[in-house]
Amino acid sequence: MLSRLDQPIAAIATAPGRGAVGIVRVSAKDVQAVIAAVCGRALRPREATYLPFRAGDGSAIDQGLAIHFPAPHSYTGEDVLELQAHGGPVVLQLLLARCLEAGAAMQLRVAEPGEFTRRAFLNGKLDLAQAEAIADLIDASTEAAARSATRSLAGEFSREIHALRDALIDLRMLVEATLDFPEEEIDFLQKADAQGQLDRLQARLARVMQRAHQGALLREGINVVIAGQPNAGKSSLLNALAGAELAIVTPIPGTTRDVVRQTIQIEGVPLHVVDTAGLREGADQVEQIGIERAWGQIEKADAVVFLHDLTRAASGEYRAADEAIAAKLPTDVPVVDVWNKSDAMPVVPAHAGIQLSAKTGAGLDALRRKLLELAGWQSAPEGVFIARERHLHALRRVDAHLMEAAAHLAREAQALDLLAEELRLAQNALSEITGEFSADDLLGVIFSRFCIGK
Ligand SMILES: Nc1nc2c(c(=O)[nH]1)N(C=O)[C@@H](CNc1ccc(C(=O)N[C@@H](CCC(=O)O)C(=O)O)cc1)CN2
Ligand SMILES: Nc1nc2c(ncn2[C@@H]2O[C@H](COP(=O)(O)OP(=O)(O)OP(=O)(O)O)[C@@H](O)[C@H]2O)c(=O)[nH]1
Ligand SMILES: [Mg+2]
Repeated sequence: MLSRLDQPIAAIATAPGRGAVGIVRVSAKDVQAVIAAVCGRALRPREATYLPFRAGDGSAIDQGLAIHFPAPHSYTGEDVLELQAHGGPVVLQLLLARCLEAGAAMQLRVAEPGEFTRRAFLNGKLDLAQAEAIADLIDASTEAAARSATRSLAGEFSREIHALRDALIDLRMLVEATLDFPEEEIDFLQKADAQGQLDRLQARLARVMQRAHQGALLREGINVVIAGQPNAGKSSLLNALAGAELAIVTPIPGTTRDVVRQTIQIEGVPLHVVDTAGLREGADQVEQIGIERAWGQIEKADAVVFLHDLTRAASGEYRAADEAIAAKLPTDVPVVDVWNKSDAMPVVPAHAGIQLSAKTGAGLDALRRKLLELAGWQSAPEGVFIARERHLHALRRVDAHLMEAAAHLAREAQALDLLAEELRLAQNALSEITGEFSADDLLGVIFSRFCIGK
């Protein structure tokens, strides 16, 4: 019995449903048995051959292109056979079943999600950050996200991580060498400019963190909740930002009860905008549930647009109700005050915050810019690379260890062994990103989130 990792695998590689072309892929130590059975002839390496795909009884399942990528020059690094057929779900299922039948003697089985890419990683075709970038490219929701995923896939992020690692290794060698000659330690480190090396390392890390942080933003987006009293124009604002009539708008206060959510993009940054029920006391039972849901959304928000109605802002009762809401807003979430219905005011009174009209669209651009600013978006001059919370977490740990290292280095009586240990931990955290140093269960979590056949 082969271990799971050594078993041959097969899957439909294209999206489920109908399509012009669909692909079945097989990856194994040796795919000759499947080629012989399904293609009925030898294939030249990496060359597309047009032929009938044969069922067990010799009849044709489809006519298509077969490509053999001999190991190790393939996507997975194993022997790979690709059958490019017509993209019908039944044809592809038949073809997959036929491959499994032809490979039964070698225990060919259906691949788990991400298993082809996991093999590519294990065979050194790409590192972990690149493998993750493939999933992020497939899942990209905006052009900017897709472009930064391609940058990571091409290895730009990994190259930065390797450059940091190399600089860290240089510094570690210096410190470890000094440890062997304790009587000369201070001089030795000074002459070799350990301090300068560490400074440059920290500066470089800061630039990488900035680019990765922007990439994580492109991947995840931010949650923006529109909140405020009934009738302020929250649903109208959602519709204006989305450019579509998504939420019901009426002059009746208490119109919105359910949470309405739409992802929009501003300069390629995905913003998940949430419209909520108007917040007020004394609502009926249904509306009250909506209001509770609104507060639930506010708690989870990355930013809150607190929408006010300019046409009612002069009333003391209205302002008191706004103050009651303001007092209940969480203190750790940024809040933007936005004044709506500027079109209905002959003279717009001054208020702190943004003034706009959801009806005419006046002032919407200022709100868009403000939201980007709150999200922390700044286009990185060197280009953003896609990154995940996992990467940011590792980079923050590297940063913390380097700060500790800097503190040790600055001390009069240097604790060189402590300095060396911090540098070692920093290097470990770095190599988790590219997967040189990572646990099997982490790999399981990462690859299981891929699509089937990837
Ligand atoms: N038809 C098809 N299109 C596809 C894929 C695929 O598997 N099949 N891919 C799958 O996701 C992506 C391309 N990824 C690939 C990566 C490496 C190799 C490959 O053959 N690598 C060899 C040779 C490299 C070379 O000649 O430079 C190697 O690494 O040794 C093929 C596809 C996107 N398009
Ligand atoms: N003049 C003017 N009217 C607006 C504007 N925005 C919304 N309105 C009107 O205000 C009323 C309430 O709008 P909605 O968008 O339903 O308000 P809401 O905050 O979602 O209200 P609830 O769902 O009840 O909490 C409607 O009659 C809208 O046409 C605006 O910019 N200018
Ligand atoms: Mg509404």
